[in-house]
Amino acid sequence: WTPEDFEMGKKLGKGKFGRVYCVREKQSGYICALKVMSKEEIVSYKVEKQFVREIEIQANLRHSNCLRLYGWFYDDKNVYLILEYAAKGELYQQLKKCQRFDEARTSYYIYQVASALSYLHKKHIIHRDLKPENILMHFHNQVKLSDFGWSVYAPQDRRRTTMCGTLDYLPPEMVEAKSHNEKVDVWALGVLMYELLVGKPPFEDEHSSITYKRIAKVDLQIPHFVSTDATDLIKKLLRYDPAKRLSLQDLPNHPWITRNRS
Ligand SMILES: CC(C)CCNC(=O)Cn1cc(-c2ccc3c(-c4nc5ccccc5[nH]4)n[nH]c3c2)cn1
Repeated sequence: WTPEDFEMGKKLGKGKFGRVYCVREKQSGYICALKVMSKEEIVSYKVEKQFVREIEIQANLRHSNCLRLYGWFYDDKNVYLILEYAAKGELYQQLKKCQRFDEARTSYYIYQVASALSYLHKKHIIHRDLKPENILMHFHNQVKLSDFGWSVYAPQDRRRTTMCGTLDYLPPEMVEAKSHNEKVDVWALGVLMYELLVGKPPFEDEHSSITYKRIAKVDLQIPHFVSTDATDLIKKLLRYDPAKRLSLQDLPNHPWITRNRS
């Protein structure tokens, strides 16, 4: 591939590294998202290893709720990623627009994210960075997990990864720097479900030291407008003890999911 194989369309956004464009592949007419990252950015951020691992992970994923990485190429200045185009953009933007989602819609999103996470966990991949910004929307409310930048193969990443960005989604075991496993994604799913229904994450505070404390204490207040079934599921996901968190296999049978799937 070369950049000339693509007709450049609108700029879709600036990821943490690089710029993303909506493009059309000239031969097939196929619409994709082309992510352009400058080599010097990758080198200066010392993320070559992480970058290679992300490509390995994402290129081997085949699931309707995981964003596809179709291929990649580079020239003297940049590295280019040919990614699946999600027609409706970031879930985060939709959430900001309508502040919070109704329960039927949220239930369908949570069902799809859980199905993507189950698929990743079967391949011993932990996503570790689940948040509305990393979930893209396609037609018919289909969601796509994106940005496997923090994914690791199950035996957790020995190196203490300094977590950049929000702390809101970290589970107690990571906040307390204990060992962690796939159950960190189950916790994050609970945080995501709360944020989509309520409009803000459960342990949010302007001081991150307070957020840490609230997470470690599982200081959870669920507003009364959240239904009993939804409250029950949130509490089953946001359990302090990772072993006690609901298993993703059992999630599709929870009343809040089955009630809304009709
Ligand atoms: C190191 C490398 C392997 C990273 C691989 N992972 C990524 O690049 C994750 N990533 C995906 C994107 C991305 C961003 C936006 C979109 C979009 C998209 N569609 C839109 C529609 C309307 C408005 C905005 C949109 N963005 N489709 N596909 C995308 C893909 C950005 N970073």
